[in-house]
Amino acid sequence: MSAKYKLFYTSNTETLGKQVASILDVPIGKYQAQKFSDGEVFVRFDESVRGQTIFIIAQANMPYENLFELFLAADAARRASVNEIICVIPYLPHSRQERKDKDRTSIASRVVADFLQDVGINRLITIDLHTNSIEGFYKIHVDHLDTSKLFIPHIRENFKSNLCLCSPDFGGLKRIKKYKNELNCDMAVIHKERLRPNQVSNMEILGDVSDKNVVIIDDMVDTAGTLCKAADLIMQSGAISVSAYCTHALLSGNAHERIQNSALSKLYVTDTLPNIKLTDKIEIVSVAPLLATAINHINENRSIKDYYEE
Ligand SMILES: Nc1ncnc2c1ncn2[C@@H]1O[C@H](COP(=O)(O)O)[C@@H](O)[C@H]1O
Ligand SMILES: O=P(O)(O)OC[C@H]1O[C@H](OP(=O)(O)OP(=O)(O)O)[C@H](O)[C@@H]1O
Ligand SMILES: [Mg+2]
Ligand SMILES: [Mg+2]
Repeated sequence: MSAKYKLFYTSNTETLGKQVASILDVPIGKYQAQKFSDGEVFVRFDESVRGQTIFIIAQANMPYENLFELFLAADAARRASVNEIICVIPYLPHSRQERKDKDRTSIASRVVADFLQDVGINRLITIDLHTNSIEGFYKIHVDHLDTSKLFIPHIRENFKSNLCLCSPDFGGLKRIKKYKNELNCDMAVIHKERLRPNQVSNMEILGDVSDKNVVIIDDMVDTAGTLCKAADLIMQSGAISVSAYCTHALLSGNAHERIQNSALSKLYVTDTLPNIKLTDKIEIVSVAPLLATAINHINENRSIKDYYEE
């Protein structure tokens, strides 16, 4: 079926945007974003979107100008009489503030959801949300893709014996149960404690990782505190090796240095975020095929679930 839509990407999404367009074999829509001297952003569609369905792929990670550019792009499209705006935001920012865990805080995930809907987006495609409850902040349809379709064959190929999957905290427990069912292997989970944001104070492994090739699965690696503390603890507990698959590579602060100095053999991340600095330990598994499939299925009015069952 030929494309009944136009594809655009925001200004910091060029690499991923071009890969998705190339897989789909569709042209990239003409669009520009510029910054005025004072730092404010200006966007314009340089071709008509009247009556069209448009997909906008946006790596809307920090700084905020990336997210704000997307708000402006959606607003511009709506004011140009677009029919439908489908935003592809592979890493949804502010996903870790999805509830008031303390008095007098905001629920930032909800604010992002409200803004996106207020500027007129009609549908959202995203990947590996920190928690599924974020879907409930949206009245519009959310296609929540998960990277198991990419990671599971990769794990099968690279870890053929003594495999034990490990979640580095309870938030990832459901995720590794799914992987365990598919890969038919052992699993462990770590009880993680944080006394303050961005710092892990204590970890305890629940399960036996001795004489295992342990693979940690997580939704994101930010400061890499969780990942590296878990990896070191796993090796101290008698594992043969420890590697990891983390979808969103935020890699802030001294994450690279931590990873390099940790017991981790390999870290596989995706390109949901741009400009990931690769090292001998870090490799990318691209989400471009996953996004292209989702766009294709939506264009053909087919269920995305079909893809996971293929
Ligand atoms: N972007 C963020 N970086 C670090 N920590 C964050 C961020 N956004 C929210 N948080 C805090 O993370 C915890 C999450 O609580 P869990 O029970 O571990 O899910 C919370 O204190 C947020 O303020
Ligand atoms: O690289 P880091 O800076 O350590 O951050 C990444 C970790 O933080 C988040 O978990 P969180 O602490 O929210 O726990 P949860 O998954 O149990 O909610 C996320 O799911 C990662 O596990
Ligand atoms: Mg959390
Ligand atoms: Mg976690």
